[in-house]
Amino acid sequence: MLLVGCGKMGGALLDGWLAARTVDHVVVVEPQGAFPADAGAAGQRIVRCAGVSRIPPGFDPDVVVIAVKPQVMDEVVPGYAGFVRPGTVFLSIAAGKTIDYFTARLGADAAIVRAMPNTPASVGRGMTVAVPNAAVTPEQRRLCETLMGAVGQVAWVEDESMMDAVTAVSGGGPAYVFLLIETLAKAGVAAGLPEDLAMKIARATVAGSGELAARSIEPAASLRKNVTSPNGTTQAALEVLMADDGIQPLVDRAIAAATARSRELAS
Ligand SMILES: NC(=O)C1=CN([C@@H]2O[C@H](COP(=O)(O)OP(=O)(O)OC[C@H]3O[C@@H](n4cnc5c(N)ncnc54)[C@H](O)[C@@H]3O)[C@@H](O)[C@H]2O)C=CC1
Ligand SMILES: O=C(O)[C@@H]1CCC=N1
Repeated sequence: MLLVGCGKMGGALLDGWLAARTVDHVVVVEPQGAFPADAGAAGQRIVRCAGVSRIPPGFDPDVVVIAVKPQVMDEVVPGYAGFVRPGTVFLSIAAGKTIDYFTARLGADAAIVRAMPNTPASVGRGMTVAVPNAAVTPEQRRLCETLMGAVGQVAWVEDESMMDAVTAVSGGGPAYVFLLIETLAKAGVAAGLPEDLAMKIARATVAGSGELAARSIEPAASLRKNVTSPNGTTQAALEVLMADDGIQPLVDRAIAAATARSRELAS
């Protein structure tokens, strides 16, 4: 594997792959980001290079993971055209950047998978949605499935235009959930709790609810109803949150804004 960019998301994936022992030989091109502390554990060979020109000559990766910011793509991607070979698949995790964007810079023969993971991949609980181009072989698709599946769930789509909304919902989704922790804690403080207790119970509540949602076969709406006693305290809160001007129109607007931004990042 060749990993280009080892920042927050590339690093989260690499952490997950190393922990799951999905990869054993990785060349990482990373000029300045954090490098995993356990890189080079027994049987794993991790080589860090400061730039594309430092990649060991003859290195022939089966997969090139592109994990740099969309804003630096123009200067980074053309440098990897030399790695386009029948046996190599490019796996991009960049927001917005389309398959056409990559074929314009790597050539029409390049096998490209456009994927959108999220940071819970670092603890094996990621969600990745991916779309392949026509040059991707079944074996390469399986390889990408194995990589993404090692750090969480995987869904494939055929319609690339869905990736903008996917980016908005699951790519950025963890940020909204962490914001929910912050807002719950702040509201707890406003209701009279000390800050540390408010943060502790907000964090544990979101984490516990996430775990319950992950393990339960019940729809989210039933899990919600299980908490809501008729005329009880939760109902009082939900009447605010589920009002016409409650959380749904707000989240609709947030997701629409992120989806639009993903489309803008395409060019
Ligand atoms: N952070 C997240 O939750 C998610 C991010 N993504 C995507 O992942 C990509 C990376 O995002 P983050 O990890 O958040 O950003 P980041 O800034 O943490 O990581 C990018 C890394 O690329 C490195 N870099 C810069 N120029 C480079 C070059 N020429 N060659 C190799 N590496 C270079 C930087 O030093 C940095 O460590 C973006 O395209 C983003 O859209 C996708 C899903 C979720
Ligand atoms: O905010 C971003 O643009 C990236 C893509 C999804 C999560 N982080």
